[in-house]
Amino acid sequence: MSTSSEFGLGDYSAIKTALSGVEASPQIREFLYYSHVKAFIVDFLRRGGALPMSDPTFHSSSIPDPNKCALLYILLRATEARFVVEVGSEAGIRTIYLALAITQNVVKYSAFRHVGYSQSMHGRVVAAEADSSLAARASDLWTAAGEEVKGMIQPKVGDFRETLSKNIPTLVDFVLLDFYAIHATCDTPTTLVLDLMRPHLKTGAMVVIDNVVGFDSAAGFLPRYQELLAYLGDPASGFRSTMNPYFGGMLVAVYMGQPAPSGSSKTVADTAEVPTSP
Ligand SMILES: C[S@@+](CC[C@H](N)C(=O)[O-])C[C@H]1O[C@@H](n2cnc3c(N)ncnc32)[C@H](O)[C@@H]1O
Repeated sequence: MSTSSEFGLGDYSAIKTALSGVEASPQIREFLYYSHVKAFIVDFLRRGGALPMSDPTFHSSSIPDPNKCALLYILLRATEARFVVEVGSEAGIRTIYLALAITQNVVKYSAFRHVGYSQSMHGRVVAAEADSSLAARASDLWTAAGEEVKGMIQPKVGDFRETLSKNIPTLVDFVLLDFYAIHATCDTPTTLVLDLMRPHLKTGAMVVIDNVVGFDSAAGFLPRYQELLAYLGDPASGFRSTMNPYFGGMLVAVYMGQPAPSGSSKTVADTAEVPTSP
């Protein structure tokens, strides 16, 4: 179990330990290391009041935990996932881990590249983010990480209710949800995302929800995603799920392929625009 306090100012050895589980070039490894260090320093300064929470220069409301990032990477590699949807990509650091895993998984399917298949036909990370300024910053980060990462990411800027209603992969291997903003109230009904994703989930697909609980200075730890958690926790939904005791909590659910209870999910309306996965 890791907590954000493990990553206090000055001690970043835990980042290196987490990164040791990730296959990456020395350049990307160093890039990820310094991205985490920068995020932790900014978080430290903000919590101490040296930087305003609202300063747009440092507009990152959450600090991705390197151990969670490494776990996601390993899960994607283990399941040979190639089509991933991330909702709430924010600063985009964690998206890099997803893209790395997908790129490495896609190498196994690369035999057709020379006949004109684009990399994104073989796999991609659909990265949904509502805030356009955050999405622009994440895009810059992915560019800096290099084409191996950037080429595998399909950004979707805007409310996921709109952006994920069409043009997503026919079959999705993995969904990562983290769309609760820490410093703002999230008013999006959390089950809606599953209504959109469920028709695309292949049997064995994983749905991971990060930061399942949030901390409110007045009220302490608060559960989030209540409706969605209740749904995923009900075996009749076709999912099996387990909670992981990372800081903030991380729920991992696997779609077993059973039919949903009637009325629990809608179908995607505009299927004509959904491209076919290879
Ligand atoms: C807690 S942050 C995500 C942190 C990020 N995954 C990371 O590891 O750095 C939540 C993000 O979800 C986004 N978000 C909230 N509601 C959304 C919606 N309806 N559609 C798309 N993005 C949304 C917010 O703009 C915010 O950037």
